[in-house]
Amino acid sequence: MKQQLKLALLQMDIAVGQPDANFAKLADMMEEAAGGTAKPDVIVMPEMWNTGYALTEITGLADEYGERTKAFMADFCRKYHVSVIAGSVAEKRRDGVYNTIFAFDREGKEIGDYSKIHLFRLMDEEKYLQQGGKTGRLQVEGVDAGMMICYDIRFPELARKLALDGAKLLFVPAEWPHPRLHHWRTLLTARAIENQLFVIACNRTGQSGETVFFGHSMVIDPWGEVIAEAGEGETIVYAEIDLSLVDQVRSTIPVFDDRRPSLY
Ligand SMILES: NC(=O)CCC(=O)C(=O)O
Repeated sequence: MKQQLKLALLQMDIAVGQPDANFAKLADMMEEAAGGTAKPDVIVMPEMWNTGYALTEITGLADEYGERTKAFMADFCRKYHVSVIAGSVAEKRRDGVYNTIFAFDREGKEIGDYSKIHLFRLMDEEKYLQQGGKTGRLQVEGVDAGMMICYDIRFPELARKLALDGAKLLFVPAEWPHPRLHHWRTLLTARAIENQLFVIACNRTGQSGETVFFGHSMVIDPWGEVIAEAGEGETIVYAEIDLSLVDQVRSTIPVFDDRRPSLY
């Protein structure tokens, strides 16, 4: 298992309902991240980056079984020798459209997927999207990790389940807008502190209709310290994390040994 991981979070603006434009933009940002001097081990993307919340036309726009996303990411990972937490994307299956993360290793092999299990009514997700049916576990660069998507961070029991299953990293692609910046920062920090793991959260930026997305992609360590945080504009956030901090924090305050699940 690696002890140090270099991360790049692509805080992109998303052209709503324009997958071709979004693939082109994402490809540029990925090349900038992977081809530059930072040499990230893992690249992370925001939620629904292929379509944005074009929900009324989502069936026609969504990526059929994620095939386009998968082919693009597998090629890219092989070419640049980098792992990728690819979004999520709108993914079309036989029974409807899912909000799905696909993850790939340096050889371009798919190493995990997760479809959002809590749909966000305030943005009408439940009217147009299907709920996922399993939690998101994977190993990235040999490190146990979990995946959640945006609204999922309001459900502490999901993060706790992933931590109990071994996660030391929690990836959170998002499209989280104003006026809830305080919720975003507080909930992400709480998930990191209570589960004593790294939270790596990539939010979109830009505006869609009246909705303004504030970016503020963040990397938070298991002690709750913010290692990196973007502003509101389109940018790439780079961070390096030291995984030994997980065991260090867990042995300093042994929350997992002190739990009393028989009482609650
Ligand atoms: N895309 C989302 O799930 C948004 C969640 C959100 O904004 C929230 O406040 O929760």
